[in-house]
Amino acid sequence: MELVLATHNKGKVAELAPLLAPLGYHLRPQSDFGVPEAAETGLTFVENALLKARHASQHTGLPALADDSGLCVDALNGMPGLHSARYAGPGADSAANIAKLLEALAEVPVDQRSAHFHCSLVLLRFAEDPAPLITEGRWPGRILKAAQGSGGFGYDPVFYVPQYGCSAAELEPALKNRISHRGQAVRALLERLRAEG
Ligand SMILES: O=P(O)(O)OP(=O)(O)OP(=O)(O)OC[C@H]1O[C@@H](n2cnc3c(O)ncnc32)[C@H](O)[C@@H]1O
Ligand SMILES: [Mg+2]
Repeated sequence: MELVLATHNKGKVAELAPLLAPLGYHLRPQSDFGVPEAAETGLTFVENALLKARHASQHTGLPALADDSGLCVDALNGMPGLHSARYAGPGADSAANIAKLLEALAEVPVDQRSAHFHCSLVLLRFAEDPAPLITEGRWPGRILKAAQGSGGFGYDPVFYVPQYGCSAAELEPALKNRISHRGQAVRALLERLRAEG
């Protein structure tokens, strides 16, 4: 059975693949089917995840899983949040987004740099599934003053993980998956699927 990963983000695909392995699906990134990027016009993570999953599923006629996620910084009233991927402008890369974030927090002291990653996951078990499975994950930490490490993707180099004393980009991929917002959301999804039999 095939499952389309409704994302164009290779970092997400790399993290989702081992997390979803227990499902036994043949995972196919949406690029395999030439699915264009969906318009993320929702006002919440869950709305955007639904839009992306539905878009990929309609395109392929297959089950689809979407992840909408972002970094919410308390000192910035939750920004970049929903706009994390394009914080520094349309098509911005991670380096530009990180530079803008560090600039916005330049005067903010260490004890006021708390933040969390949020992930909403949506699984359409078949095309046109009217009852999608929806789960969430939340990963607290704080924003460093400068980037550290080269693993992961997105804002990982500036996301400090207190219990390990390093940035998310310095965690082994398997360890990031054990504790991250995405790992939490996928495990919740697996539990729901198990419970439903
Ligand atoms: O929409 P898709 O195609 O899935 O890919 P995207 O990168 O645009 O994904 P989102 O719209 O969900 O935006 C989420 C952004 O939040 C950031 N982000 C999410 N999860 C992250 C993680 O685990 N580590 C670092 N940054 C993350 C990263 O900048 C993402 O681009
Ligand atoms: Mg996106």
